[in-house]
Amino acid sequence: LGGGEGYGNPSEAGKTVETPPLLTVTSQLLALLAWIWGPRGRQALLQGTQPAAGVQPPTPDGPPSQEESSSYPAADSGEAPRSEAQVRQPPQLEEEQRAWHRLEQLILGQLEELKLQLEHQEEELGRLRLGVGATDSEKRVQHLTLENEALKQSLSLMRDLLLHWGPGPHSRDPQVPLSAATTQAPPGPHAKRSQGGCDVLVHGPLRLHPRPRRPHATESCGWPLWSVYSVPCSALSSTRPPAPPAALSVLLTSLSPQVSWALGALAAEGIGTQLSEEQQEPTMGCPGRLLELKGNIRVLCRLRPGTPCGLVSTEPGPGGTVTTCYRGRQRRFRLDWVFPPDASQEEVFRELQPAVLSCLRGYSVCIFTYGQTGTGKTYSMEGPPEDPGIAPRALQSLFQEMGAGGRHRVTLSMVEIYNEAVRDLLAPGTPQRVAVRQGSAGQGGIQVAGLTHWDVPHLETLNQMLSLGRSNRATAATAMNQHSSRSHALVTLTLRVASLPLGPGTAAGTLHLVDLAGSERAWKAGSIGAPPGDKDRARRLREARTINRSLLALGGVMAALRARRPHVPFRDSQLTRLLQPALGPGATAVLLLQISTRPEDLGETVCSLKFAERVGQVELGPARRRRAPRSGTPSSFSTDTQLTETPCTPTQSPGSPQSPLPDSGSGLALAVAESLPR
Ligand SMILES: Nc1ncnc2c1ncn2[C@@H]1O[C@H](COP(=O)(O)OP(=O)(O)OP(=O)(O)O)[C@@H](O)[C@H]1O
Repeated sequence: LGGGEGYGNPSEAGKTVETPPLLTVTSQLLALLAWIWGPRGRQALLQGTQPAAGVQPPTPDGPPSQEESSSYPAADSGEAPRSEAQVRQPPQLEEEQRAWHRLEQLILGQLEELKLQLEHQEEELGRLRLGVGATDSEKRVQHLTLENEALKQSLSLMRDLLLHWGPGPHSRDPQVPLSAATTQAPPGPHAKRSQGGCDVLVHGPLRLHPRPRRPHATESCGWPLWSVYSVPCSALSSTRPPAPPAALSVLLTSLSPQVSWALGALAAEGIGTQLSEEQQEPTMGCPGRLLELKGNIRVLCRLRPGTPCGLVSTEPGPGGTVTTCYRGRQRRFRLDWVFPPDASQEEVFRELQPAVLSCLRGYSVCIFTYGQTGTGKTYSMEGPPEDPGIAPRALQSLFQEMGAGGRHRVTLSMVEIYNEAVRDLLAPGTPQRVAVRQGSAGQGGIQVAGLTHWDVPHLETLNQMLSLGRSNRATAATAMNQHSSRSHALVTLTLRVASLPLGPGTAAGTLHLVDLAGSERAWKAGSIGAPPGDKDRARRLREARTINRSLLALGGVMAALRARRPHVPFRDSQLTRLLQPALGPGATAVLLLQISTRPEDLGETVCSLKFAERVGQVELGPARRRRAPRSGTPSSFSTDTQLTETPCTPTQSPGSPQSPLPDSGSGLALAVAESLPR
């Protein structure tokens, strides 16, 4: 009821303030109520008459003034209201009734006005939602749905037009329904094909059957453009069709932009004109498009197998929910996908595969596992050799997609953050501590001095490198997990098209695979049976504290991103600093939340779900493809040096501490480094 103050807009300050109708109606209703609850109102109600004697109804201009009210006789004045009403003269009564009637009409009119205003505001809200209020993904879905509908309509109209007015002896009789014509078409590959939910008719002279062409992303998106593309130019420019009647001419005119668009696309494809790189769809389906449709932050949730507990229930699948009952309060969390405890590694990866493959087109994708310690983050990310998790499957899928052509160049780096120290897990020799510095915006805001990047040409080598990195990672037995990861591990894969001359324009996709250390209650982490003061116990406590602090910083970053604050506190921890390029504008992030269903873990489960809920509300803006920087360095965890062309050769940034030479080190790191093909 702000009284049209203009909400601080100075341009509105001088305007005459109009009383909002809601305020007017409310004041009148309040006056009415005041009167009803007053002595005269009560009396009138008892008598069953409308206006009480001697009472002026509230005027349309508002409730009676203080003086007017006080001039009315009070209830305890000793007068008998009944007798007063009885002695009132009929003309006076009529006058009052008329006044009440006028007021009633006025209120009804104002209510009507209010209703209209509400409708208007709802419309406005709808417009605003389309403009700014909805989430990025909602807007894209709305936009694409509209686009799709328009295309469907134009497609079906065009198809009908062609069937009615197209040349050749097989032109369909306008009276024959489309379905009948479809069944009359000759059998075999020229008869009918169903694609993207849309049938394409084949007519001999029209040659409406699709010619072989490279698969288009829209096919797997279910976009019905396939058939539009398959209309040959000659069919539309043919001189054969008889002149369409006036109504169809109008229709054709209205469709002409879409027709020329379709012909343009067809020409670009048929004549061999190259679409610009931005226009090109992915060669392996439509992971980029799909990704945009699904939203650039997605939150999936996987339940750890274990004793089922009545306090956590789920509705698995897409848009699934997890319902918790904690401290007598029931909460329902909706996520983009919920995997039940018996979900296989393959099922989980299937949902992530489009994101992974979009890296080949230059998108920056970050997949991170989050959750309480012991809930299966490492199991999901790495998995046992007999049942590999996301990372090995992602690498396999990428290499499979890249094929044997050697068009792509893959660069790998791996770091861990242990007690806020960043260590290079793939440095030749023993893991080296590296320094994280502020970098330019082109480097994603950070620079990791001394980080080793490896050119990895084969999947086998890549897997070897990863197991080397994994074995270098800090783990320890805790009360919650026998092999608890005590650090956050970040694997970064940069993919560039190598067969083209390197330089600007070469798509540089990045895949970050982040296995976060588990959040844990400090008292749980420390209780490993060791006496207080024990070194191990103190170490576990310290690790738990730094892990929790960095996860808290991650929460702070997510909150700032969600609220679109101008300052995002990426510098609050090493974890958030390193994740800055992965959570920057245009990136795609998938959070895999791992939760436990054990009753004793319920508090942590609820905390994790709340975190996931907040992450799900973050918007990173539409996914953007990246191009390799001129220097050819990876787009994340950047160094200033050029990558060497030698496969599997480490490259280090300037200013890095001197790494031990391969032959001066010892242990597993050296063994694997030496075994790498050169
Ligand atoms: N879906 C699953 N199927 C079978 N076993 C699982 C599953 N999830 C987790 N586990 C088992 O649970 C144990 C703990 O898992 P894991 O080490 O992956 O947890 P974590 O969340 O990474 O813990 P931390 O944060 O302490 O490193 C392991 O023995 C793992 O094999």
